[in-house]
Amino acid sequence: MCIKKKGFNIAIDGLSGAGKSSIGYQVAKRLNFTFIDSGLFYRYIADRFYLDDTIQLNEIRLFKNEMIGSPSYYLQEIEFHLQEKTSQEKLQIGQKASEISKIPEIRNIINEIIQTIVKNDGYVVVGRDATTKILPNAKVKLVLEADFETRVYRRTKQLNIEEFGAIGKVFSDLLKHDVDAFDLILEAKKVATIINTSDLSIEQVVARILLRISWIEFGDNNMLHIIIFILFVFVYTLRVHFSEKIESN
Ligand SMILES: Nc1ncnc2c1ncn2[C@@H]1O[C@H](COP(=O)(O)OP(=O)(O)OP(=O)(O)O)[C@@H](O)[C@H]1O
Ligand SMILES: Nc1ccn([C@@H]2O[C@H](COP(=O)(O)O)[C@@H](O)[C@H]2O)c(=O)n1
Repeated sequence: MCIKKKGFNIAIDGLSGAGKSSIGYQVAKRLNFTFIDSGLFYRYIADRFYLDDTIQLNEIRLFKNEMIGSPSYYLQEIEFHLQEKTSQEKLQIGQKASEISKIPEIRNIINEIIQTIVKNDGYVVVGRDATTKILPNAKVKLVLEADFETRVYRRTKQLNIEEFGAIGKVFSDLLKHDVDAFDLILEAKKVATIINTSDLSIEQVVARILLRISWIEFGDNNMLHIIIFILFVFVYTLRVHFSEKIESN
């Protein structure tokens, strides 16, 4: 399926572990769209510019200009930089990312960078504010949901965590992220379609999203035909109704 057209972007929000990255990536791949995970920007900036308990805001401002200058280089750099990390490091970076995400200027910088990259159509952007702040004009807006226990299970599996203490850490981290993201997700739910993924596999969620997109596309391309068809049915029903009345009189 290839649905590239002007102004067609997809924004996906959801709490930690709801499946934004895995599902967003698959949807992008299936549609031949470019995938952008806004969480990676927070993680990268936190790991590079939040050192010794100090957030280097000036360096982050300079980084914004650098990244806007060569987006494709940095998109790759961000991915490689974070791929190298161990599970333990990923948890720590996640905590630092969560800290820096509370600073409005950093949120604005990251949103600005992503908006500069997403100038055209054909992007899937995931985050906790993708539908409201990063891509408020996205045509398809979704919020992925999943029960808390399901998300803890998914995250422990994802990080290959088995010891009880480490599972407890995942549990408390997730709870903290949920509290931090509460308002953002509440806003997102006002503008987006909610999909609960607790009892669905990744493939099932992807299929549901693709079906929804096909339906939106169908509506766009065929709206005139649909209106003409409804009018036709309406006029036909009226005719049948009145001819029956005339006959009975
Ligand atoms: N529907 C699903 N069924 C089973 N496993 C899933 C499903 N969705 C996601 N997962 C798995 O759950 C884990 C977390 O998913 P993912 O990283 O996509 O979540 P996320 O919403 O992007 O989280 P974060 O915001 O913390 O990055 C991954 O290992 C992924 O493979
Ligand atoms: N749009 C976003 C994306 C991320 N954050 C914060 O960054 C942390 C790491 O993100 P992951 O999606 O990779 O887990 C996350 O815990 C958030 O605190 C954000 O605020 N907005």
